Amino acid sequence: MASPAPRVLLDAADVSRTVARVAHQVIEKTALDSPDAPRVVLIGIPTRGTSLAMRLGAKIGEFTGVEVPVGYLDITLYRDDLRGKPHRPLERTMVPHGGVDNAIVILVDDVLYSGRTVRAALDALRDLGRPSAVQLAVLVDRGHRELPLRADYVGKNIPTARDEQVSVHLTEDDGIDEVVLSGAPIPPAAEGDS
Ligand SMILES: O=P(O)(O)OC[C@H]1O[C@H](OP(=O)(O)OP(=O)(O)O)[C@H](O)[C@@H]1O
Ligand SMILES: O=c1cc[nH]c(=O)[nH]1
Repeated sequence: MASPAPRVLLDAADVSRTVARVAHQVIEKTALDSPDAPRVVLIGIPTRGTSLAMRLGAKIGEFTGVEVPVGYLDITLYRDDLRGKPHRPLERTMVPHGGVDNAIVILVDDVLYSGRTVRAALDALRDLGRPSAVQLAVLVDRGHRELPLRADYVGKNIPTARDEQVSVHLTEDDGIDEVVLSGAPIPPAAEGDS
């Protein structure tokens, strides 16, 4: 079945600018550069959320001089679709030194869609400790939430149809920085269509 050509919505420069903008928003919302700044911990959701969390941490460090701890969290066993996709490989979890207790934890992911990944991340995080608050940063919010969740920081809102696919590619994981929208397959014309 034919598909419309994928469209690049963000190129490498756009991705870089977007991460920098989110870093500024995190600094402002958490008052990270103030004298009584809270402890902020970035936790990436694999796969690409981990790379984004590291980039975000680096940018925040560049802008403020504050070193923000960065970790990542395997959510695989907390997913509610495990029965449908039993072959998901386990990822690794890395909790930064000092843990998450009493910190503002910012979960970082590439795409926010149904919200089920974030729900699983919230459950996984509960097993690690008790943050003072949990926030969510995503590079792309493509809509179509199935749970009452929203992101605190959104790099770009991309309105989509449900059957489209947003693919975030990052150099660390894919060798290139870009965000691509792929269309739903075009069904073949039925006999008699003109
Ligand atoms: O809001 P949701 O409907 O849960 O969709 C968003 C999630 O889907 C993708 O992850 P995927 O499960 O494809 O794994 P990956 O990150 O390893 O590609 C994406 O990276 C988000 O984590
Ligand atoms: O379009 C989508 C939907 C879920 N996860 C993605 O990464 N892209």
